Amino acid sequence: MTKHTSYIGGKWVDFGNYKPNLNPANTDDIIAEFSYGDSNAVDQAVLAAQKAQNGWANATPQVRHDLLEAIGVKLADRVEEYGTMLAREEGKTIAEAKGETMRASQVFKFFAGEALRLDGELQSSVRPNVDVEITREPVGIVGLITPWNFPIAIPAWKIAPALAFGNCVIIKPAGLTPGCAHIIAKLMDECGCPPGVFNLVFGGGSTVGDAIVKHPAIEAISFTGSVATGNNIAEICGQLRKKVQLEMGGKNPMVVMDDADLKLAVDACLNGAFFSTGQRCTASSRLIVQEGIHDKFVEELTKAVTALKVGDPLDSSTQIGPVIDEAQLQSNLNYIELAKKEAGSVIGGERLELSTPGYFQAPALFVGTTNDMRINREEIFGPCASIIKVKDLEEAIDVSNDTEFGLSAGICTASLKSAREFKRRSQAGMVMVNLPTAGVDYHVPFGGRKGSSFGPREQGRYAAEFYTIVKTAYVFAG
Ligand SMILES: NC(=O)C1=CN([C@@H]2O[C@H](COP(=O)(O)OP(=O)(O)OC[C@H]3O[C@@H](n4cnc5c(N)ncnc54)[C@H](OP(=O)(O)O)[C@@H]3O)[C@@H](O)[C@H]2O)C=CC1
Ligand SMILES: O=C(O)CCC(=O)C(=O)O
Repeated sequence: MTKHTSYIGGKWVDFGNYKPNLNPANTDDIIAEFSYGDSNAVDQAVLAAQKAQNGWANATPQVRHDLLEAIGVKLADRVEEYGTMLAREEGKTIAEAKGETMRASQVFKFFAGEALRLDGELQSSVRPNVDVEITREPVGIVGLITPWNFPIAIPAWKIAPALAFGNCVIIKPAGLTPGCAHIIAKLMDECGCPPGVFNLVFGGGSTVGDAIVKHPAIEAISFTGSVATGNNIAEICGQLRKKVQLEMGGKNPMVVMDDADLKLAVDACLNGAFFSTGQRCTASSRLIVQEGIHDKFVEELTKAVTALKVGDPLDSSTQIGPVIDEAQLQSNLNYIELAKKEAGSVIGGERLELSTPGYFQAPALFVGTTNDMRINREEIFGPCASIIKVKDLEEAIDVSNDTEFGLSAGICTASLKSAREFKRRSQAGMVMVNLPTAGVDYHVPFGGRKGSSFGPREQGRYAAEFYTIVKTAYVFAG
């Protein structure tokens, strides 16, 4: 059995206490065992990062660029191997897993460039012979806590900007998908990352995760995951006056107007709601459909949903892989039972027994729902979507915004006027016109409003907002 350990101060550190990582499509397939640390492991990582922080903050942009570029190149070169590992541990299809690995590569390469581009401002003072310089400095040691659903892309889009702007990193990946974080640690080692600049600690959320959040020497926390954990982290960081960035849930609306191209709308909803097994915070879980196109749309989407092939992610004909684990599958099935009571009409949604022991579920479509139902208020995080019928754009916008979340929102329409109105009034961080709510570019800001996100945006050049701290210097020339 392959065994993996934490990576601290440039060394592989064994804490014993091994936990297996299972393939959700075949639980007989144990991918590897991972040695779990505890709060002492976090202390060790902090000591290593403290030793490295000054050197890394003062490393030239070229040095930082070269490390991130080298990692980006290797991720792309090994997309086949790493994509296969990702599909095995997370369960998304091999095409999605290779796509995500390529995205991680692009993220590293993008932030390699950003390391060279970090700029400042020079302003005249209101006083004579004084200049004002505004510069950005590293925050210090940053703690990164990542989820299982994008196990290589999300670590990449937190690690790369952190390192690009001179911070040292301590990352704790999700217990369900530690293998991808291990890949990144291996690449850091291979590409000559100075000891202590990048530290990976395997361990539980309530032990290692909590210790990272509470450690006084860790200056900032970037978290992606559930609302409950995010809220708890926000509270602790507030008390400790720690910089915090949270990406949490979504209940993303996709509006389909009467004038939409029906095929485009069905494809966008199918992709947004069900691909990646619906396990995306940007998934379209509420399909808000205007009454004139409603029946035809339901008919066409039903055909498309029931034709989706659920199966082994490594089989290239599979469109929907397994759910991540038994707990998430049971939670989905509970929501499907609730949908039967609340909505009446449920298409699909049954547990599937395939040739391997895994967590397979038929995609589920809830028809005839209203926005006040629990299935339309709570994030399900599985291959499930509801249809809500509305009479016009005004009602569609009201229903879209009537949620505690605000991550992504989409509209399918041929009318520029409707698209413009929706884009302007949508209370979401990201708006898609004639595109799925999920599936974003790597070089532009990512994040939401209301209960979905907190703190500065991730990704693109906006990432500098979180991973740097502004200094204003006044210089008197005499
Ligand atoms: N917005 C998103 O992208 C995601 C949203 N979710 C939502 O969350 C639900 C549950 O998923 P789950 O994986 O349990 O989400 P969690 O929020 O529990 O996990 C996310 C990360 O936080 C860690 N963590 C857990 N507890 C703590 C803590 N007290 N302090 C610090 N870190 C902690 C986890 O570690 P560990 O894995 O070791 O527990 C993991 O690394 C899903 O059904 C979905 O609704 C889930 C994943 C991604
Ligand atoms: O939609 C995407 O491409 C990214 C989604 C995401 O980051 C998430 O679901 O956590």
